[in-house]
This record gives sequence, structure tokens and C-alpha cells, in this order.
Amino acid sequence: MILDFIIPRRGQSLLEAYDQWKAWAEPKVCCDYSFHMAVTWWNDKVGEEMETMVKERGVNSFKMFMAYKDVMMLNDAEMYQVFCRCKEIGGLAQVHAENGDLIDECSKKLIALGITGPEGHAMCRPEEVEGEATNRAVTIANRAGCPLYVVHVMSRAAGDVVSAARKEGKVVFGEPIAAGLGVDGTNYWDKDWRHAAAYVLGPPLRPDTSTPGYLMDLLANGDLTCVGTDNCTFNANQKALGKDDFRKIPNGVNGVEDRMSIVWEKGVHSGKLDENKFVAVTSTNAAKVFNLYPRKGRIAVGSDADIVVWDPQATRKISASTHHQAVDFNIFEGQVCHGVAVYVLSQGKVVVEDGGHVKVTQGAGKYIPRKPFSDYVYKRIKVRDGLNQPKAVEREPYKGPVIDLNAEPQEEPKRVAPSVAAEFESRPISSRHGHRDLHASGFSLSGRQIDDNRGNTPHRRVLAPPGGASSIQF
Ligand SMILES: NC(=O)NCCC(=O)O
Ligand SMILES: [Zn+2]
Repeated sequence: MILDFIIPRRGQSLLEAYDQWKAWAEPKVCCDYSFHMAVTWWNDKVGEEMETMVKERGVNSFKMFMAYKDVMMLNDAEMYQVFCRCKEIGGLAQVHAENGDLIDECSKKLIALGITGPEGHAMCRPEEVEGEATNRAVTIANRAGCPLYVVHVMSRAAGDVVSAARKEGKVVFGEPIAAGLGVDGTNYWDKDWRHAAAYVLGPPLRPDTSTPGYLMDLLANGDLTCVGTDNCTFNANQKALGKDDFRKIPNGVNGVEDRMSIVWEKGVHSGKLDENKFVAVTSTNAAKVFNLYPRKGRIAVGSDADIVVWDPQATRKISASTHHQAVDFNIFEGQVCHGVAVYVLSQGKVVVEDGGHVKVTQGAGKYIPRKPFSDYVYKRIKVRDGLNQPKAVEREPYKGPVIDLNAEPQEEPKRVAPSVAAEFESRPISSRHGHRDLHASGFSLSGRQIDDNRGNTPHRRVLAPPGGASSIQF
């Protein structure tokens, strides 16, 4: 089964986008499928449509972009609103965590410096940009009391944020993808433009070559939960839209077809995961998080017969020349992986046999609606909400005087000589607060006044610094 992302255009109705994606899928899809919904803009109507998505279309996960400024990016306040809405309707908030403002600024600088190739894509979004956004998403989710799923965790920094949040007990899930576990970001510096551009995705692969192994370690210890792919392929001539400007290279790489082999090779064959953990991170955990379990993610009477017969000893060499995906490049080209799917059954029918021969029927895949409030995600949240209702302090009402800080000042005391009073009144009104600007006053913090030398004029003292709520004593 696959879960695809519906991505409405900014301003487009979620329902309309759903219908469009469904119409694309229905005649072609070869296995069961369901949808996540991206929330690329926000207003009350979007909030209402999210509820319709959950109740009438079986969509229970909503992705927000913290990157792609001016196209799909939401700001923090909008994210908070969407997270709150997710919580009300039992949806799972998903984030693409990168700081879109910083990426935008930095990429402009790089272009001005003449760095236009794919390496610029990695240089303008270093891992702190992912780490910061991941931390911000965790914070916003925590303020909204909403569970969070971080899609495509691509760096040590982001992985560490997810680990720390989980250690603190926050309901946060992190998803590495096949690309991040199988290859690294040194490819962006390849001399062949076509090769380098083929690896462009967001967040990028990291030039730190220890990153794939580190992400696998987090998967092994349970800090990361499910292996996704974010499969989103473009041919070389489509990537070439950005031949003179890395910002125009369409983001996305392959992953679905090779995901299982990559996880087996880098995880099980390396001794980091056992076979049971392999099943959990490639299937069962996702079924639980997205509320498909036990229909999917389990082999048992009553569950769907989507089954892989796996030969752990067999090997295969990954190549664009033999793969089945509609793309002319494979980011795992040449890798030899242990672990081969000898047979695959979908809905009880054999769709792959003899270690690779595919025989599917287009349109045979069924849309699988998903219910909200998945236990795996929401059970802890519900208990906590029951225990932690915010409560006001009970106290006697305040009965003293209340001063209106915006009211016109009282008449100046009579004892101030008229010329001094005129000088005081002539100080400009500050544009920000509508009050007199004490920084420009003749008062001094030492207590010295403009009229100190005037015979019997009384002495005035400022009790609080300028800019704050000062009171002047006579
Ligand atoms: N990972 C990736 O670049 N996919 C394309 C859209 C997205 O950024 O999620
Ligand atoms: Zn994304």
C-alpha cells in the first residue's frame, strides 16, 4: 500500500484537489492506497474542509510546509492554527521542517556569488536550517497539544531534535526516507550536472557522510519510527528547468521501489536492525500511526493479504536500466543489496513473482479511507488532556483604582514656572506609543532637571527608566 500526498495549489479547495488526485489515481493504481493532505494556505474555509476530509473522505494526516516561501509555506501562527484544527478533528500534523525564510535569503546570496549549480541547493539549506525548523514545529505542536509527524528527517540535527522531544515524552514521530538512509549529499558536488541535479530534494542529503548511518541508528533505537520515501521523481530534462539556477530544479527523488532493499542492506545486513524491527519500520509502525492497523501492517486472519516473501540471502544490483519506475535516473545506481522480494501479493493476488517479474492490473488498487484519532497517536494525548485542563486561580476581585494609561495627562502642577512647563509640553509625542518620548526629555536619571537652577522650583525625581512606566515625584 502507498500513501500519496494531495498538494492543493494556494487558494485551491481541498475537496477539489482531493477529487483531482483521486481521478488521477483510480484508473492507474496497482495497489491499495490512501492520501495525506497538504495544507498550503490557511483560512476558516480550509479549516472546515479539513473536517470534511476527515469525516467524509477518510484523510487523517495533514502536511504543512515550513519551506517553499511564497508558494506553500505557512508561518508559525498559521501552523499553530492548523495544528489546533488537527487536534480537534483527530488528524495527525505532519511537517516539512526547514526554515523557508533563511533558505530564501541564503539562496539569493549564493546566486549573486555565481553559485548556480546543485551544490547551491545544499549550501543554502545546511542542517541547522532543518534542525531549527524541526525544533520550532515540535514547540508549536506542544503548544497546540497536538501530535506531530516529521516527514523526511534528513540530518543529524533534525534527528536529534526528534530524539530529545521523545525523551521529554512529547508525542512526536520522525520518518527517515530511503534516500537519506542510502546515499549522501556529496553527490551535489559531482562534476556532471545531470548527476548532481538528480539528487536534489528538500531537505537535502547531507555532505556529512556519517548521516545515513546515524539516521539508521536512530531508527534502530526507536527514536525514528517509520521509513518513508517521499517518492517524487523527475526526468533529467525536467530537472533541467534549473540548469542555470538551482532554485528552479524540481525537488524530489526515487525511493518506493528500492526502499525495502536499502533498509535491509543498511539496517539488517549491517546488524543494526533485526528482522522484526525491519517489519516494524517498513510496515507495521506506519499502519499504526496512520490508523490502518491491523487491516494493514500485519499478517493474520482478517487482515488484507498484502504480503512480501523475502529472500534475505539473495542480492540484486539497483539500476535505472532495470527498475520499473517512470524515471531515467536511480539515485541508488550500482548499489548491491541483500534482500530481494521473491513474491509480492496484493489483495491476495501475486503481483511480483520469480524475484522481480511484475504482473499488475492497472486500476486494481482500492482507496482505503482512514479514521481519525488513531490510538497509537492520540491515546496519550487524550489522557493528558483529561489531567491537564488549564484552570484559573480563584481569588477576590481587585477593587482598587484603575488608571487609564492612554488618557490625556492631568493638568500640569501650578508650581512649575510657565516657561518650563511650555518646554516640557513641547517634547514630541512618540509615534509608537502615543506618549511623550522620555528619551528626548530634559529629565535626567540622576534627578537633575532642566529647571534645577530656578530658585525655589521643587525637585522632581524619575522613579523608573525612560520608555517604561515612569512616575515623577515632586
Ligand atoms: N522531498 C522532496 O523534495 N519532495 C518534494 C516535495 C517536498 O519537499 O516534500
Ligand atoms: Zn516535503
